[in-house]
Amino acid sequence: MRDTGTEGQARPAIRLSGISKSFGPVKANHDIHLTVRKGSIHGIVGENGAGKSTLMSILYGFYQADSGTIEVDGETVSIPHSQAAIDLGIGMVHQHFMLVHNFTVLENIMLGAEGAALLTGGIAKARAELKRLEKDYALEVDPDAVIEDLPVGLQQRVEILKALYRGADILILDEPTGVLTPSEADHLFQILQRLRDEGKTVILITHKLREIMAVTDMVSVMRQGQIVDTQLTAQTSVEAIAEKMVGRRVLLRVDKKPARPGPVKLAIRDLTVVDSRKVPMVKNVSLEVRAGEIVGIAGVAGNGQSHLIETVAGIRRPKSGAIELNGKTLDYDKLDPASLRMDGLGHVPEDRHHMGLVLPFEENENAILGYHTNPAFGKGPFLSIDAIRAHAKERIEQYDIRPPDCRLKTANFSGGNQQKIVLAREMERDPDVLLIGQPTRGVDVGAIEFIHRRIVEMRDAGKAILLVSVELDEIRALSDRILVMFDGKVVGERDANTTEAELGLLMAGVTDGGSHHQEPDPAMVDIAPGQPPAETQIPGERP
Ligand SMILES: Nc1ncnc2c1ncn2[C@@H]1O[C@H](COP(=O)(O)OP(=O)(O)OP(=O)(O)O)[C@@H](O)[C@H]1O
Repeated sequence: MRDTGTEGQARPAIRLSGISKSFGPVKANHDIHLTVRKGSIHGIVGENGAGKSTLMSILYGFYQADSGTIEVDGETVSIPHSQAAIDLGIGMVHQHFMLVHNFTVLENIMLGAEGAALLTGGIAKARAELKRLEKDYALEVDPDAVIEDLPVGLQQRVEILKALYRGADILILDEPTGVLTPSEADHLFQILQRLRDEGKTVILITHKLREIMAVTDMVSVMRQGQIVDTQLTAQTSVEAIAEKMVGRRVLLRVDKKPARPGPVKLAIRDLTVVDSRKVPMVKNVSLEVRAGEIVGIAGVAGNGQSHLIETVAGIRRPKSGAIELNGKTLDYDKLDPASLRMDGLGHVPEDRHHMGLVLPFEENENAILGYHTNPAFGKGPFLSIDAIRAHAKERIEQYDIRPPDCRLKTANFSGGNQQKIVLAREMERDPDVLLIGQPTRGVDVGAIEFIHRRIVEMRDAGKAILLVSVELDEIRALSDRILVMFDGKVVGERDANTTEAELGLLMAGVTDGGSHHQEPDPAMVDIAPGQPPAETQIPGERP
């Protein structure tokens, strides 16, 4: 399809013409035409597997297009590797940061550009240049701080500074807010707007359509390897974008009847969990989840939610306290995740790469991971390849996993499709209790609609569901009861009608009496009592 949205502008920052790229039979990009205006923020949205990351990887020199041309600033160029992209003024901020953890900010920024730095005056000059960039773009960060001591929001800032230090005029960000707190995300958007105002060009890939509405000037929609629409953001809407992405109307709200809770299925009593340095991460937490209800845990990442569900899932050992599953107290010294699964506990881990999947395995193998001893998949030590593949094909169809190839290595599926592989495995084993961490991270709107509907169906079928998500929209849409965790403790319980502002205050440690429960998370200090959290100020799909 021709890209008409930005025709007529002299020397755009980027012009892609007829870009195609296949991986075996999969046409990841097919005859892409895209023009990105200089000095604009250009959003790219699309279903999981639509080809967004592939296109950006071509622009950044990770992949070579099979055909087509790339123009940067009016010149036709070839980008055989990332250094060529950097030389052309293109910078990329990756989803998984590429920083050396035990190096300082300054060392990371100079890394790879040391030669140039030494030629032009050494470390002192690099430090001065870093200071200038920080000041010009409001990207303050201590140059001598060690990366591993910085919160993710600041690490991302270092990535941006690194690209600017290398002279980037065009900055590509691939799902930059997936790991950020709402206020960190808000700060990032201010930085992007500032970069744009200074004449830089920003390409932003995100699944969060309200971010698109809030910060972009133009938005392009990708579908099945093609650009199907490019528009001025001001002239479109979340609903229209969602429909173009998926090819049908998408229900952006969760439709559910009031819960009818039954007996307690999961009980956590006075649970305390410490991390590897013996620092308490979960402090004396007690909670219950009944059959037929969804209990959501809201909280800024790092306040104990992950440790809590990983402990219940048998991945971590509790320091003290008790956990009951189906009325039976579990002996966590003897249990492991596999035996807990047999006892009726399903777990969708927050980190699909490290805990949910073995990336070099084929899709059909990951689809039974942890359940491979089930008699349906073989007898004794012998697995039935036919049964395993037939099972995988069924799940691929049910969860619309693309490409529909159960022999493909899991590493070669797009991020959102990898998430669907984990969800399909854990949700369809019919657990009594399901622990779900960040169910829709990196997942497109159409798939979110499906996943949310499936979670509600499971609740209505009498399952007990404990949900952890940093997305307040998701917590509020799905939960029958909401618990807020701050500093390892449950600091409040609310029903689904609670406002986002109220949850935001609890998440920042401001408890019922208006007092701070403890020192708030530094990432959240800009939420003052009586004011909505920064996130609620983003216009978009929410009322
Ligand atoms: N190295 C590879 N080998 C084989 N197939 C690949 C490879 N990289 C990507 N693909 C396939 O190309 C298609 C496009 O993937 P891509 O990662 O570009 O999608 P995306 O739009 O970024 O998706 P998501 O929103 O889920 O991140 C997918 O079908 C994916 O499985």
